[in-house]
Amino acid sequence: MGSSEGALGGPRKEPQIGSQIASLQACGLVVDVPGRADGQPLDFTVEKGQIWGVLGPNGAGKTTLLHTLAGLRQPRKGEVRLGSQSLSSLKRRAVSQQLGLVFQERQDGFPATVLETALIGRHPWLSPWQMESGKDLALARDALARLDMAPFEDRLVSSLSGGERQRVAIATVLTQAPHTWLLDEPTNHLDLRHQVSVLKLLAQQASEGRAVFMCLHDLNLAARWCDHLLLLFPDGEARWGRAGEMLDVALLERLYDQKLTTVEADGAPVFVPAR
Ligand SMILES: Nc1ncnc2c1ncn2[C@@H]1O[C@H](COP(=O)(O)OP(=O)(O)OP(=O)(O)O)[C@@H](O)[C@H]1O
Repeated sequence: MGSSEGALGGPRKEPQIGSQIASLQACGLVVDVPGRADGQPLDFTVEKGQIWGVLGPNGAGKTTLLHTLAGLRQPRKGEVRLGSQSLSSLKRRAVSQQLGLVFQERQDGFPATVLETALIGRHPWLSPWQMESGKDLALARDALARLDMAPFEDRLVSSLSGGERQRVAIATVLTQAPHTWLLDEPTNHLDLRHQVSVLKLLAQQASEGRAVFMCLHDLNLAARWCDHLLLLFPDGEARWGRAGEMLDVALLERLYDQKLTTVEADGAPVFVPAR
């Protein structure tokens, strides 16, 4: 995508893949999980084209980490960087052109339709008070169609089911077109077909040069779709690396404090909790 004319006439910055990608990095990062000792500092880079999964039991700090990477929480130690710059030195607008966040829980602050909500994704790319253009509308409608939400565009978000709301949240970030997607349980509330179609969409985003970093509770979806995994233990221990190295049964059993049985399907391991 190149630059184009904004609705108010000025040149408009558009999302670009490639030269402007700034990789998200955790540098000696200790997330501030209340009441927990520092644990192990995190040092990793989410490179373009990669799909990262964050695994760990309830309360391990997955959401806290995601919010810290998005700049919504201060780290206890270390820093988050976007390329060569510290996240804390960047303006919020610049950050939101690079990072898109799909929250686990969201409140509908004021009544908005599905289309109005998806259009919020364009805000990082518009000047203050600049109206959305026909191109912005087209991007939002295209994103809604890719999440099977086109027929709902005039519905109030508050009237949607949990899975429909989740698809609108993902369509909003698709409209935003960030370089790096941060997602907290993106398959929450989704039926099986939509789980797979959302993961396919994320895989496509990565194959186009973006990056994906998501918390998942479903170990098997992570095993199937992620090329890198970060394992967060409740005491602050962490392991990260290529998925093949992290999908070690003994390690995963220790992570979840749960015995597992492994079978193979379609060339990928499937982990079943032992009774
Ligand atoms: N504002 C807060 N005050 C006190 N404790 C908090 C606060 N926010 C988070 N915590 C605690 O920090 C820990 C990590 O929370 P977090 O939501 O990051 O976990 P999680 O790994 O995402 O869990 P889940 O799998 O249940 O979503 C939890 O024990 C949580 O209770």
